[in-house]
Amino acid sequence: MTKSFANTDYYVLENVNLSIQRGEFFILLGPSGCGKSTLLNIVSGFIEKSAGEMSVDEEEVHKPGRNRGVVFQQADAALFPWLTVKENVEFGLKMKKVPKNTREQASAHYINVVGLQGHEGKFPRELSGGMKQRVQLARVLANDPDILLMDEPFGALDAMTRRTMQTELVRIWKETNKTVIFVTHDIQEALLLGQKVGVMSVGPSSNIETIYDISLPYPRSFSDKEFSLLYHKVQSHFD
Ligand SMILES: Nc1ncnc2c1ncn2[C@@H]1O[C@H](COP(=O)(O)OP(=O)(O)OP(=O)(O)O)[C@@H](O)[C@H]1O
Repeated sequence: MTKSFANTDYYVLENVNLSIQRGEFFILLGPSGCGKSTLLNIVSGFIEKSAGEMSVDEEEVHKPGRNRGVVFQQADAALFPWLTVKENVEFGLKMKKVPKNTREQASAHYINVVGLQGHEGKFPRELSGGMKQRVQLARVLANDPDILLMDEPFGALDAMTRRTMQTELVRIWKETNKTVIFVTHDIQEALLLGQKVGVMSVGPSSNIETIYDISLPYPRSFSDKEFSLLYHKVQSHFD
């Protein structure tokens, strides 16, 4: 698959060849500007590729679909400020005309999954950055997509909250068996989370340079010797 934007004369992505299995936790890792978000947006259906093929469950993707849920970096832009936590989480279900009691069961469940019980009636302005990110995640999970597409979702959080959210995400992924495609430029985050880490080459004409299989058991630790060996191996791509 190849992508160039209409107003540019170069390829952002050129001959990306990638296959992600159902249930996999796949990381797209690369330096700023290499095209990670562009690739994720093509998978989500927000932007159209220029050439090649991109399919989900053997169906060519041309637009967003309910089998893909997107978690953005900035929760503030994704949440409705005039809706409470509960109403934000139920929003997609309401659009689908899911009956009220089913909606309420789903929101109660996913608010619990992301650890926000007791905060259902609060508005986004009354929440911390980490809590807002949890609401966004609960809302996406409530829609029950097969695939979670996450674009640096913890990039704007402080280090401690980020660490907690990473641990929670691994737990949720294991519990729900969803496929996760997670964009980051942070090697540590990639190695803490991913079963596979696809390293993207520096753009333009970026593609997937190498895919690492990370067989370390969860929860992973920075201090593990194998972790640090892998870290240096991956880092060498960007030296
Ligand atoms: N709508 C657009 N029109 C023209 N060029 C674009 C457009 N969107 C992205 N680009 C270009 O595509 C390249 C890749 O951008 P992209 O946002 O995908 O990178 P990224 O790896 O996600 O970066 P970051 O980590 O900084 O978010 C950049 O050179 C960017 O300028």
